[in-house]
Parts: sequence; C-alpha cells; structure tokens
Amino acid sequence: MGTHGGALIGADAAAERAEWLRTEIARHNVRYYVLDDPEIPDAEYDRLFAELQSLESDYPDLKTPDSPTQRVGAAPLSAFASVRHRLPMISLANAMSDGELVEFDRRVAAALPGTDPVLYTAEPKLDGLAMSIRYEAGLLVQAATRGDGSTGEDVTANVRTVKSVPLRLVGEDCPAVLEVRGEVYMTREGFARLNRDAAERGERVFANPRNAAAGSLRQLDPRVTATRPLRFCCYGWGELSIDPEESHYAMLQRLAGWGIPISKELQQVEGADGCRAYFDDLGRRRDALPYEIDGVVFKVDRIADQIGLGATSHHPRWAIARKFPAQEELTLVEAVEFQVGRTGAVTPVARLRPVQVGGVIVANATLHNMDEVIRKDVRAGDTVIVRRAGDVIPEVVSVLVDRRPPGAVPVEMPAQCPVCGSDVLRPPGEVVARCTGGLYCPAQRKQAIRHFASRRAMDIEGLGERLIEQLVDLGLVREPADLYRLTAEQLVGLERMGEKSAANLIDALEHSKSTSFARFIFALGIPDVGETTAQALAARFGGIAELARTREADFVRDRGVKGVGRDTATALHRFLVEHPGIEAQGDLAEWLAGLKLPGLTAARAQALAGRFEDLAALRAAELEDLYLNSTRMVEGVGPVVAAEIAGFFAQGHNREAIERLLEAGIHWPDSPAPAQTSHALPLTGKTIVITGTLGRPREEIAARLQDAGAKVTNSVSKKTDYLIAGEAAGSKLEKAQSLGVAILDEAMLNALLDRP
Ligand SMILES: NC(=O)c1ccc[n+]([C@@H]2O[C@H](COP(=O)([O-])OP(=O)(O)OC[C@H]3O[C@@H](n4cnc5c(N)ncnc54)[C@H](O)[C@@H]3O)[C@@H](O)[C@H]2O)c1
Ligand SMILES: [Zn+2]
Repeated sequence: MGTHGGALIGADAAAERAEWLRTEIARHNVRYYVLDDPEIPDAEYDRLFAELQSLESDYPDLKTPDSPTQRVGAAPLSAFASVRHRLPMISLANAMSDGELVEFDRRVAAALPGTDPVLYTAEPKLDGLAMSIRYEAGLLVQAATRGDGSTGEDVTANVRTVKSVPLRLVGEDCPAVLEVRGEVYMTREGFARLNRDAAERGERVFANPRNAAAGSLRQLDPRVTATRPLRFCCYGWGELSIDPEESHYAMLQRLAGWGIPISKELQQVEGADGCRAYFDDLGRRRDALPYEIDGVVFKVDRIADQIGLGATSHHPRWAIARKFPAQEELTLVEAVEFQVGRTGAVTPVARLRPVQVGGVIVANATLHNMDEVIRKDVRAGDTVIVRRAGDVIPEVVSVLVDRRPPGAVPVEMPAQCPVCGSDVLRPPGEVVARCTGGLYCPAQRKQAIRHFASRRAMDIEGLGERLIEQLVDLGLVREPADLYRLTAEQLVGLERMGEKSAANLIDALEHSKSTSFARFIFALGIPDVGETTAQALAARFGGIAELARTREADFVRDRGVKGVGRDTATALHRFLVEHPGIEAQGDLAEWLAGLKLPGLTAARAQALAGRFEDLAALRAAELEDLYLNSTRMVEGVGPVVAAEIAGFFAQGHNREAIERLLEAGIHWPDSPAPAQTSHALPLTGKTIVITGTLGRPREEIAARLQDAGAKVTNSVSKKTDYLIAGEAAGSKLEKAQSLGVAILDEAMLNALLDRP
C-alpha cells in the first residue's frame, strides 16, 4: 500500500492510474511539443507529471523505461529531417518552492566538499523552445530542435531567418566546431503584434508567446518563419572542439564575444541566499521584462563541478529551475454575465470558480466582446484556461471542449441593458455593443454628467469630477436635469464647498442654460456624436423634436448593387443608353458578362442580374441604382452614427430626460432654428430632387441646397419644385417631364446657388 494524493490506494489501482497518467501525459506531450497546441495549461500538466513521479517512487515496479518521467519532449515531427544530437539535450529539474531550492543547494554542496557556498550562474528561464545551433569554422551549418532529447528536427532554414542568430561568428579565434544551445522566443510586443495581425486576417491566434515561438519556428516554409518576430538567447553549449572556460559564466561571455546573444540578466550568485535574492529581484521585475519567463535557472558555475555531478536521463544534477507561479490555470466558468461600463459599453465577463493565477486569486475574466465569446465559444459550465500574464487583466484563453457538460448553451448578448433595461445596440460593423440609455442608465450616470458639464458641452464652470462623484453618490443628482434643481444649501457642506463657491456654481448653472443647439446635442453624449457632428446636426435640424423623430434609414440611404462600383456601373449605363434597341439573349447574367464591358466581371454581372428581373428593368434603372452608393443626410453621419442617434432617441427615458432639461430652462437664443430664419434664404420652401451624374458628389450638392433653405427629397412628385438633372438621368427625368416639374442642369443649378 502506498499513500497517494492523501488517499491510500492499492497496487492494482496504482498500476491502473500510472498507466492512465502515462497515456495522458504522452498525449499532452504530442500536443505541446509536436503540434505546438497544448490543450491544458502547464500547471495542470505539471500536476499530472508530479502525480506519476510520486506513484513511481511509491511503487518502483511501475517505473518503465518509456515512462514520460524518464525522457524529455516527444519524438520529432516527421515532416522535418531528423538530426541526432551528438550530446543529448535534456530538461531541467524544477524547484517549485524555496524549500526545494535550499534542498538542491544542500545536495550540491554535500557532493562538492570544500565549496561552501557554491557559486552559481543565474539566468532567466525564457519561455520558448530549445534550439541547438551548430557552427563549423565559424559558419552556421545546422540548427535542430530538442525533439526527444536524442533526436531533434532539422530546422536550419528556419533558424537562418532569425535575425539575432549570427550566420557567421565574429572574431579570429572561432573554434572548428561549436554547438550553442539556447532558447528561441518571442517578445511580448512581438507576440501581441503577431496575434493582432492574425486576428485581423481572421487567422488562428496563439495562446501565449511560447506556443507562438514554437509554432513560428517549426514551419515547413521558412518564408513564414522569416515574418515572425523571433529572437534567440544562448544559455549553454553542446559539442565543442576546444576546451571550455573554467566557469559557465566565463564561457557564456566568450560565446558572446563571437556574436552569440546571451542574457542581459546573467549573474553569478553565491549559495541558496544568493539564488533567493536573484529570484526575488527578477520576480519583482518579471512583468516589466520585454519577454515572458517562467522561472530562473541556477547552474553550478564551475565546469569541473558540473562534470563531477553528472546528469540523469532527464536533467543535469548541477542545475535547477526555480519556477514562478503559473500564469495559466484551469478553472470552471460559473456564469457569463454582462457588465455595463461608464460609457455604456456592454461587456461579457466570465465569473470563475476562484483560482490562483500568477500569484493572485482570479474570480473574473473579461471576455472583451461578443466576437470574442463566439470565437472562443465560452459557456457557463465550461472548464477553461485562464491566463494572467504581466499586468494584463485576466482572460480566458480557451475552452476544454471535451469537458463541457451536456446542455451548456451558447452565450447571447442581452437585448436590454442589465442595469437600466434600455435597448442594447450594436451598430452594423461595430465590435462593441452599448446600452442606449445614456441619459438615464445608472452605470453611465457619472460619465454622462461629467460630459454634459464639460467645457465644450454645457460648460458649467466649477462642476468638476470630484464634485460630480459626491452629488451622484449622495443621490442629489441622477440625471443632468437634476443639476438645475440644486440649491446653495444642498451644496454648502460638500467637500471643499463654501458659501462662495456654492453661489458661484449656482450662477454657472444658471448661466449654462443659455447655450447653442449644437452644444446641447453634443452634451447629450450620444455615442460617436462629437462636436463636429453635433454642429452638422444642429445646422440640419430645426429642433430637438425633429432630430428625435428622424429615423435611422433617413440619415443614410443605401442604393444600388453591392459589389458593383461606380465606374463599372457608368460603363454599363452608357452602353445601354447608346444601344437602345439591343436585346438580351438567354440568361441575363451571362449576357451581361458576355458584353465584356470594363469591370463587368461574371460575379458583378451575377449581382446585377440578381437585382434586376430583366434587361428592361435594368434599362429603367438610374445609374445610382446600379452601383453601391449611399447618400448621407448630414455630413459625418454614416450608418453607425445614424444607428446610435436613432437608438438614443428611441429610448423613452432619454426623451424624458431631455424634456426635463428643456423644462429646466435650457434654450439656445444665439443659434435660432433654421425654420425661424429660413424665409431669408433663397430656396426656402422649395422641394428639390437630384438625379443623374453631376460634376460634384451628390451629398455635396444636397448640402448646399439645404444650406440655401431647400428640402432635398428622393422621389419626384407633384410637390417637387425642381429636378436637378445631371448626365444620364433616367426615370426621374421622365417623371419630372410628365409632371411638368422644372428641370435644371448643372449650370442652372450653379446660378441658382450663386456660385461659379
Ligand atoms: N501544457 C502541456 O500540455 C504541456 C505538455 C508538455 C510539457 N509542458 C510544459 O513544459 C515544461 C516541461 O518541458 P521541458 O522538459 O522543456 O522543461 P522546462 O521547459 O521546464 O525546462 C527545460 C527547458 O528550459 C529551457 N530553458 C530556458 N532558459 C534556460 C536556461 N537559462 N538554461 C537552460 N534551459 C533553459 C530550455 O529550452 C530547456 O529545454 C513544463 O513546464 C510543462 O508544464 C506542458
Ligand atoms: Zn443601461
């Protein structure tokens, strides 16, 4: 009987468990070393590994020569030629605690009588993949991965693309043969950039810099490797045609002299105390280093002592890796909830079963946005890998789909804000979803009021951030209109609020009531409506009621056929005008493609045929109906802003909050509504339609006409006063002619607008 995991288990159960562990570890080895795509975090793997080690020490009979505890890595990928290492590449023993480090130092000191304290070389343990690079007569001739320790993969072509690896050693005294060993790794910055680019292209992103480095190096096409931000750092050597220096430290310096990169953090330390001080120091600086490290490696410095201590099949006896707390852990997602930020952004958050990651307890992890949730497919009940690296907020790396409980359902974005119940809006093409209750939502209250009061909005002097915090926290202000109900008595007694400053604030509030329409629109804090857009909206709309009434579709009108551009459309339109009698033969799409007009590809012909029933319909269409184009009612208001504006005013709570502001006395005398002055403008009361191709973009002409007081509409009716007809005008021109509407060409239009 042995004790295992706190429980007594019999020899049969132990054998069964060991067998299971060996199979499981072997499977994870392949995923980690061969596929660069681990399924479980290292910490979880280390637990399985430690369990197998302890079983094997309790039941020595269970130890098999092929046990993962007796070897390193995994057999290499057959896609690469294999390289037999002349000297094996083995792993490192681990110290997970200070006690284990002290124990290691004691064993070493005992084995080396007379050397107390033992001198060590301390190095960061870079998290990448091990590489052996062979130089002959100063030239790089071969590079190989560690593989299973005795046979690795020939990745020479790939390693040649890593810029920090010299292709030729510098200096005169290069040895005939030199094998340097070190780590190929990726900086945090390089890793972030690589993943950002990959995500943009919709490609696979790597879970962490180690996988990214390994995956990038073990590419079949070295041109791919060349594009990856890989670095190399040497920490040792293999075959050598000369005698090494007497110490590890001195030898690394010598390698550096030949142009081989070594760590800047390399240091000699004495005894367990020196090791501990180095470990603590680097631990404090871990997050600030430009690359990820998972620990510190201490090596007995004297080469003669290293030889004396020797090695097991798995690791040298003269070195130890003191590990930092793991940055990735396994835990359970208890729920996926949605948080509303100060700006209304609705963000999914995973509530986790609390777990230690990177030395702190993590109970929540951001899921960023819905795209991310869908990509990772995180569900309540899932077992996930959580990562907390550096000062980055904890995040869910991936889901262990095999461990998903039956019935776990995909996460959906709520239709209503979980805080205030307003609609949640995700405008087309946007990543972030937002609560539309900007003036009402408690989550956005402080931010909304701060924005409302800001200099470029209502410009309420003396109403600073700290004061707003207090007013909201005390319940004195819940929405902007409440500001105008504040009394001096309420203000006096607040932090840094005397009678004088209270009176000043009341004055400033009173003063702010008289503003401009543009400022007022801006002050509402509609997402994406900045000052410029607010000004454009103020110029276009007669008042807040009119703005609130305008529907999303009225701001932007999409016309035409997706995939077809203006030039192609113009060519086709012209062709049809020039060939009034031509008939389509057979399939419309095929016939169109057969015309071989510039730009009219088969795909575009297909798109056009999908939109228009037959040639007659195509002929009747206007040029603008043939290509994708959108007209904007207001400069700067495209589909996204239109959705935000419409979403904002769709909320009754927002409209009521605005109502209360107007009741409080907000008005804009200095910028009278267009309706009041429009009789002074040349085109007041005129309804105008524009058609055909004109010298300037249609939106520009429409804007000018509107500036001159006209109403620009899209279809010709009896109410239309003028039709501005450009080149190749179609059905609208005909209709205008039949209705007797005045038709103006571009020159007449210019005259009308009094411009050259
Ligand atoms: N998640 C998984 O499924 C999975 C599977 C297999 C292995 N692993 C992880 O891999 C590790 C074990 O792999 P290992 O055998 O490569 O051991 P290791 O990574 O813990 O240590 C040995 C390696 O450290 C590297 N190293 C970095 N700096 C060094 C330095 N200054 N001096 C010497 N070596 C240095 C070398 O590449 C060397 O091969 C464990 O952390 C384990 O969790 C994870
Ligand atoms: Zn809300």
